[in-house]
Amino acid sequence: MIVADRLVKRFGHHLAVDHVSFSVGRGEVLGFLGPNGAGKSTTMRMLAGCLEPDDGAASLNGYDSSLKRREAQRFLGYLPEGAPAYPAMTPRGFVRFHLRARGFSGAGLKRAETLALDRARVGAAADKAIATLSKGYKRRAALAAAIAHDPPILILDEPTDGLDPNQKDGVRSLIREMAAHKAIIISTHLLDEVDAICTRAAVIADGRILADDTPQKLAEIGEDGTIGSAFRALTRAAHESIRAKDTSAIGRKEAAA
Ligand SMILES: Nc1ncnc2c1ncn2[C@@H]1O[C@H](COP(=O)(O)OP(=O)(O)OP(=O)(O)O)[C@@H](O)[C@H]1O
Repeated sequence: MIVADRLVKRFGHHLAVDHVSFSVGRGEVLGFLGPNGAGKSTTMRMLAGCLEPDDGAASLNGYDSSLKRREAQRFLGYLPEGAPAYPAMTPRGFVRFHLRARGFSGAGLKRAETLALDRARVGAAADKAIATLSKGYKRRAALAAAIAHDPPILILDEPTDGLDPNQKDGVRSLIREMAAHKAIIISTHLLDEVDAICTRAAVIADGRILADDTPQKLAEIGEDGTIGSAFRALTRAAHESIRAKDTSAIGRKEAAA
């Protein structure tokens, strides 16, 4: 349902995403892991049709995310990094706005709105201006909007960022509940989240996928059989190889001078 096919994105001279490929099917939850600046959000933005790739292609349910953006986005719920873009709206108004934009009206809209606010545990904050809410409640408002139309594909950029431990558990349970019928990607820095909800994990560093496997298989790479040690081993090796390349390039320049 979600396909990244040799995606490339450059910002100036910086290669942020370097030929990234993977696919996610219905019933799968892919955990996207990587150090800060690894290219996770950039990859997710290309998949969601919010950023044009420089090369390669992204598609959702068979529709190219750039060339057939509107069709592709019909199947998508996307939680971008940060907070909802309309601080003067209430979470309820924000969810309603998303549902109207997707063609919902009347009793169907009301039902979907109530369910989304409930599932994202927005509670009493539903009718307060988003600008006045804490980071965690802003995140919940954005999550409610992303899931409101019950899309078959979810791309969630750090869905538990800013949430307290109880709320983190709540969002993880929600993702597990939804997982059976959807294809889901979540990015996270919380490695216990991978064990808790992901059926697969992909590690990315410096724009390149270093591993893509089940959490169990991935953990075997680590010294002590945990995802944490596997993550550290993979990303350390990637940084060392890049540093070695940089050093040899400097050496070549010095020799030529
Ligand atoms: N609009 C932009 N203009 C210039 N550089 C950008 C832009 N967006 C991202 N980058 C750069 O691309 C690289 C990848 O960024 P990205 O946000 O995808 O990383 P990330 O893995 O999501 O990081 P984090 O875990 O910190 O959120 C970084 O070096 C970042 O500075």
